Amino acid sequence: MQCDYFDAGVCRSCTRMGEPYDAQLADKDRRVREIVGDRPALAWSAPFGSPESHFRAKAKMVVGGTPNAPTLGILDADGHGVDLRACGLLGPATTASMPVLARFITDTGLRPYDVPARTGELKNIHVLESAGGELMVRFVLRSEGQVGRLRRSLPALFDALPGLRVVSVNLLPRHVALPEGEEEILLTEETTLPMTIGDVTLHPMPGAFVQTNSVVASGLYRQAAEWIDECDPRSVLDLYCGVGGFALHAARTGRAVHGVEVSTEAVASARRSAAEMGLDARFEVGDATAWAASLPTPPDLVVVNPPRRGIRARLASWLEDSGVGAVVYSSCNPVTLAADLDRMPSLRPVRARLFDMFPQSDHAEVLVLLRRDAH
Ligand SMILES: C[S@@+](CC[C@H](N)C(=O)[O-])C[C@H]1O[C@@H](n2cnc3c(N)ncnc32)[C@H](O)[C@@H]1O
Repeated sequence: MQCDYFDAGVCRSCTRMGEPYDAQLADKDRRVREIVGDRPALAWSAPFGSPESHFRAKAKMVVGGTPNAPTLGILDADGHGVDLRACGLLGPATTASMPVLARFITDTGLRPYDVPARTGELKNIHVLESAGGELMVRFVLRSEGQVGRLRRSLPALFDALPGLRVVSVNLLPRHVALPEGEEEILLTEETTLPMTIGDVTLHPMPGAFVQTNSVVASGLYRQAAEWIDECDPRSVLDLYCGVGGFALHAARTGRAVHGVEVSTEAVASARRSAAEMGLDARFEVGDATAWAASLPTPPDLVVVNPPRRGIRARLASWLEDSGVGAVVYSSCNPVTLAADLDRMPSLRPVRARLFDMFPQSDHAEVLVLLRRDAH
């Protein structure tokens, strides 16, 4: 893939830009296997590839410039906006929304936040896109002051973006380089963006985590479901379940599944999907490790899909000692994955596969099936 921003040195986020995709994928697969290391019983499947461009379901654009000439992209080293609205990674509906959103900023007179001067209101715009091209748009603002103005201008935005379904404001009052703050104000009656991924329809609300690449996430959830079916557990616990992608796939054959997740929004989203699909999947807000440790009897199989830090020592030793028969571990960081595998010697990695969620970069998603030694 070729990128003008990369060639001009304006954005270097995609560290593998310009390299043929097949070579990238083969190299990533080799590096991931090396990091995970020698595991005697482990069989690797061929990597699951991605479209090399326009694969991102979510875009987090930093807003800079002025109301008349806003930039949507990143900030340079001095804190000034760099426009990346034609980034080739963005999904097609997100790309089409960029000029409309820029125009909306101009028409409403929303002042982009100026980092060096600490003035202005609009910090970031997040866009989430479903496979059908529907959109959720979140305006990250410094304060509530402009919410009324935004609300009044919404009909024009809906006219200009027919696929628009959910709009919210997220408040980030502090002067920090974060994508979002804690308070969310919904501006639409619709609260979720339905996203069909794999064999389920997820219902993310603003703020809930969704996998970056819907094509690859579909492959990931289906692969996990296939391995879970092979193990044929009576009970499944999905830790770090988010909006429920793994849990809902595991439950679709009538199996009892329990999901645990720290985000209230994600749990509400997962419950909505389970109710809509009539599945026996229950979801609770809680800390993954504390939840597991409080269980009177261990489930037959546990799915873990933690943030980059991995599951760490406490949860790994609970899995090791609990008698859980199998673990499906989906990791976005092979280094912490390898460390966690070392902490669970009785649970032997037997299958693994790279899912290329993040083409053009060195980031990797790896799915591993671990089974308890029989003796
Ligand atoms: C990589 S995402 C995975 C989400 C989900 N499995 C999916 O496929 O979309 C990690 C999730 O872990 C959640 N999380 C972070 N720390 C947690 C904790 N201590 N206990 C439970 N969930 C946590 C995050 O809110 C996020 O939804």
